[in-house]
Amino acid sequence: MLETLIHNGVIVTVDDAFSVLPRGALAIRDGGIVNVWMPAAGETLPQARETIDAGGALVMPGLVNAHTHLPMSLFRGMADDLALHQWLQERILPAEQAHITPKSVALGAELSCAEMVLGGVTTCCDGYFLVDHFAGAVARVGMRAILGQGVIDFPAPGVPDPTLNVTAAREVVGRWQSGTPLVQPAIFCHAPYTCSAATLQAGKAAADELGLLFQIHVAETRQEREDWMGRHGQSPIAYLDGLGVLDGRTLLVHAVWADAADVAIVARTGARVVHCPQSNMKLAGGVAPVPDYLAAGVTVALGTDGCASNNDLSMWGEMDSAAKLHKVHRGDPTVMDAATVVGMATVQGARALGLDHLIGSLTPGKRADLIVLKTAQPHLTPLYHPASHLVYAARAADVNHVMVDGRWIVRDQRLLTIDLDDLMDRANRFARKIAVSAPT
Ligand SMILES: CSC[C@H]1O[C@@H](n2cnc3c(O)ncnc32)[C@H](O)[C@@H]1O
Ligand SMILES: [Zn+2]
Repeated sequence: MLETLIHNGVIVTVDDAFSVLPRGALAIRDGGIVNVWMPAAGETLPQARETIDAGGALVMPGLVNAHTHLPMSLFRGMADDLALHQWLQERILPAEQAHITPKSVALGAELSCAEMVLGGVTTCCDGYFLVDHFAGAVARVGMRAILGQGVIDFPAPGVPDPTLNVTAAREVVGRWQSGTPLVQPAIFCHAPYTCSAATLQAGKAAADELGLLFQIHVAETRQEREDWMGRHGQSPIAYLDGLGVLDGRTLLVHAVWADAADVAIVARTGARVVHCPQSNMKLAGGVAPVPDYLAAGVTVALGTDGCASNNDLSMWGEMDSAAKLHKVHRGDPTVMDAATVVGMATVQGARALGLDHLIGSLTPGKRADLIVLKTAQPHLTPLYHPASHLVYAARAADVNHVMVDGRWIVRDQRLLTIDLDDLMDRANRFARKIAVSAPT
């Protein structure tokens, strides 16, 4: 017997092509998708424990937010309108030194996950410190996640001795207990300018031995690139290539200041790129050469970055920004069409994380990570092209139901897994402590 049958939906599979099944049906058993089809007129639908008439709503794969810093929701709106260097060195790192604890990371992560799942994100890929202290909170909310333990050559929360940073990351992975296979660890070396060559190679070696994803911020600002050219005579991406840390299990976050040679390196090594357009705009980092990466065959995912540089975790805003930013930058409205951008937020995101055998499209054999959007609303009426609405008109508040691994975690816009009011109370109480010590 099927667990769930959804029918009469506009099903956007985001499979090989951008396929749409108007009045389509989707069947779920044991948490997996077993069939996606267009029932013939008068066809008798299979029995299921739960049958949902989508009533013409859009049904699509859950969104993949490929770059977050979950605990940073507690710093939302604390340090706006600054360039990256000042934002990080003068505001964010001191706030992290003062306020990041095992308890606060769990609180911030839970808040971020709640925001994301209510907005249709079913998978995220994170990088922060003390990740083992918030894996349980992520699991409680019910989403799928890869949590990269941060590695940096400075004292960091939970790792006061930087000489032990990679050792500590290995220990975090060794004692990993998220309580669910949906939440897995990774290694996140912060950036080439905060990790020595030895740290980067040791971090990548640990990730390889443990079979994990290796993540890094790179080439985020013009200053980073210019400093690197001055100090090393090569770009940050060429430098990482020289260290041998680029391959198909490496996620390059931002990769904004990349020339044609850098794009060719990324394509040759198979490293993946996470594009964070809103964070790059807000911190005035620059515009990543995403059309060039795509033309070179690089897998490009989309991410929001953390809440202190965005300042929300909406992949709808991120899709809209990604589509428009490159059009104005290139002076060409045909670049980054809507279907391409939906792909980046779903199947390409899954591919970047090495999860495309499991998620990213509504394909029989994959896990049932999906969302249902409420389309009977003025701003989504009429509906000609689903991709257009998903990128240029839909927003997080349109997400009605969310399923992860066959389990509903949001129904009728209500989060089923945790007490949201209690969570927001706890976050507000925490913020009162921050407000007295942080500059505004
Ligand atoms: C190990 S990653 C966590 C570390 O990264 C900081 N961070 C957040 N966003 C950015 C960014 O866009 N560039 C560089 N560093 C960033 C965060 O505050 C943590 O300290
Ligand atoms: Zn980041």
